[in-house]
Amino acid sequence: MSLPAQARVVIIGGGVIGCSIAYHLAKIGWSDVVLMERKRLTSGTTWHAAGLIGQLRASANMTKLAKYTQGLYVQLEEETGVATGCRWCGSMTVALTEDRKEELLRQASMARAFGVEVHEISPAEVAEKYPHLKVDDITQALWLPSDGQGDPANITQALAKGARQRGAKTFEGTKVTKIHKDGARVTGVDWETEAGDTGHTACEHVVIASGMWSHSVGKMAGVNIPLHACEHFYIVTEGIDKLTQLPVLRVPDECAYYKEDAGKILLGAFEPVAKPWGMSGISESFEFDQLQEDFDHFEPILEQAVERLPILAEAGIHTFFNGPESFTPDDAYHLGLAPGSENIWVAAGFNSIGIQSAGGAGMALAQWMDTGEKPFDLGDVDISRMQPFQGNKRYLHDRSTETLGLLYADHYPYRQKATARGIRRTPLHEHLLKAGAVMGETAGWERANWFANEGQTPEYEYSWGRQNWFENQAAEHRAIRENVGLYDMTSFGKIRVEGRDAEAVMNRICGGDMSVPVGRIVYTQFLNNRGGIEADVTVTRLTETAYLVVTPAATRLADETWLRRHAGDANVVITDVTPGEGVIAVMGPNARNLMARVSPDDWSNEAHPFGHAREIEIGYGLARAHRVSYVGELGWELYTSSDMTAHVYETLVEAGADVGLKHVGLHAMDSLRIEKAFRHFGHDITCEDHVVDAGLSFAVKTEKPDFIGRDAVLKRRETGPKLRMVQFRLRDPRPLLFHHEPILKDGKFVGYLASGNYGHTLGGAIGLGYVPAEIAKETDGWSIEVAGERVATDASLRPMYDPRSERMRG
Ligand SMILES: NCCCC(=O)O
Repeated sequence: MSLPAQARVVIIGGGVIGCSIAYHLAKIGWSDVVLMERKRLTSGTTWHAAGLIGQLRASANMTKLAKYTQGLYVQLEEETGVATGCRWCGSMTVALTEDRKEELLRQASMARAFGVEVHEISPAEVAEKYPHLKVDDITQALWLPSDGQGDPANITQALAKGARQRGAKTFEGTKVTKIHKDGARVTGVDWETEAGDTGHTACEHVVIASGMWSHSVGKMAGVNIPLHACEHFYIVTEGIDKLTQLPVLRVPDECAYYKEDAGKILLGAFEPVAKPWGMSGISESFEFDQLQEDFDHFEPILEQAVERLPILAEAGIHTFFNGPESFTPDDAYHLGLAPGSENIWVAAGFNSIGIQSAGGAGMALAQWMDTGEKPFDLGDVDISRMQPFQGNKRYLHDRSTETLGLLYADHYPYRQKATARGIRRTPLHEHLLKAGAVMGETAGWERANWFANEGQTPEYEYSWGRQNWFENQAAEHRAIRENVGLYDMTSFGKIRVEGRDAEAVMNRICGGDMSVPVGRIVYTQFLNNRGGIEADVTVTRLTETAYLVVTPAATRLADETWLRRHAGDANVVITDVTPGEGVIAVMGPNARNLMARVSPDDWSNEAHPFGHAREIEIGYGLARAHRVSYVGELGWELYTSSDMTAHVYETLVEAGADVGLKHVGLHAMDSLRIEKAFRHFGHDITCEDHVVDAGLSFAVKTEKPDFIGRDAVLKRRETGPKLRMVQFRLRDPRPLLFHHEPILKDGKFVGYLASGNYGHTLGGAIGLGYVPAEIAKETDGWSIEVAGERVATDASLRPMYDPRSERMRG
């Protein structure tokens, strides 16, 4: 078969991911699907994967996608006739600490909410399912009967065959040597075969599914794919006579997983400090290769494993394996349309869970490519969450020492990464540290999450209960509710859209009315054609021809990309001005009083009403004051050029000393916003959530003739919402909510929480979640499952705190 001169799509990489994408594209009817693999299918990392097929993942989306994978593999052998080696032996995860017990119980609750069968089991039941295992120190165990294991190479071959049966073509020994582009579009690829033939295939799309080579393949196309290979170790024992067929076992507290296959045990590790590999490039000849063994590195895991499963000591080690796998800066894989490109797609960085993710990832990407829209929320894995700096190799090296181990570390809420920090700092960084700031990181930004009191160690102590900053958060929360607080929001994404067509472009992209007077601030969403929310922003009209779009830090690149894609050929210039402006929020009933002390301007409601921005004087400098609020109180966000941010801060702090101005962190901000039921993009509102269901219909102006999503909004307004977002408050003030906890009505699962935090004014944990519209108005019979316990809860469609928004508008 000769390589075609033309294809609809060229997939670069013949591992399990590339083959799954080919399979799914072919399945939905794409013709001219061509996959090019530089060596043999599976020869990069797929061939040496352990082949575990587990559905319990750290997030909702990844759990849903892993569940799809499991369903696909159940029927793949029958469909293709290729023996996949899949065995539905179930899996167990055991906890050895009280903290891990809580994590497992919470995960079980979440998984159940998504329809994954999961059972909490006792140590005695573990021993029954896994003879010879030491169980006396197990605090909790989960059993997932529909999990399993398979043969990674055969699963890949089955997917490839399934793709070929539907017309896709796979070419081995074919290396892509160049990616041709015309502006933001790929036009084709050059390739070279092992036989020395060279050629060009013109194509409409390229998918980079090149495993650990993706970073460098991305560079060929000017696409940033932040990932790095790390050494991943496992051993395989000789056959052990006493063994019966066993389920997959995970003992995350000992960094270990176990897979029984043909009477042998494969023991793999996710050790706390990993060994990055391939920093200076991966050899051209790499194919079915393995790396130098490092017994000293693996020994601590093995020692614990031998105590856990003493029969290991009786077995010889047949294979000591070390092979590279790629890891991303946040342990979630990369999927989707590369920012800055119209037809380069990415599926890479599978963090050692490629086999169990491949089905779902392939299905999701194929649907996205087919329709041009994400089929459902993929925020956790969307490549557009990655910042340009995250392609830096030193950053990737240092971060990947940590991320491999985090797979099995305790996934505490609010856990911060320890490596490669301090990259993006605001002009207030040192000032805030002096004030006791404990920093967290988002998109590389160091942001104050809470402030330690004098004498208190400014460090997180993680747990599943009230962490050491709970009372600090409470005090910061109260300062904003009762007096005045200050927080640094410099990390906001700030994007200027300016030019002759700016108004028309903004009206087309935003649900809100952008034909507003200069100085107006509009809270709005970017909608997709289904009415789903792609971005949640405030837009300020700065001049007749210039708008400032303010976005969450985490979504700046995604939002800018959306703006660029939909601006088309219009006469506008779009500029990221994020680093140029600092933002200080001054919020609370005493904010007006404080502002009057530092600025000669008139701070009355009449002079500066809610939803307006104006230039002001402050201290010796200038700022633009935006009258908005994400915390439900009177206040202003002060935008200053970065050179003046520190001065504005010092002026506020000095003047605030005698009115009790308090530094406030983002944990308190989140607690304040959830009491007011303000939606948080990425949790409460995503591309999957219809703006009408989200309760944000008020922000959409369908009187405008034409904008993206208009028809979907009109239709949903006519039919009424399918789901509605409800605010919940646990009646018992002790348990905590994070997100993903199942919502029950009269004892039946009806949804799950999209976000959660503690409401220090409302006096209990608060959650927001979607439930079917027909029951949303009911006030009785609600409960939330927290770590297996059902907790009675109040429910309200209107914000429980200040439902008429009198405080922030007053
Ligand atoms: N590649 C190893 C997967 C480990 C796990 O599924 O827990």
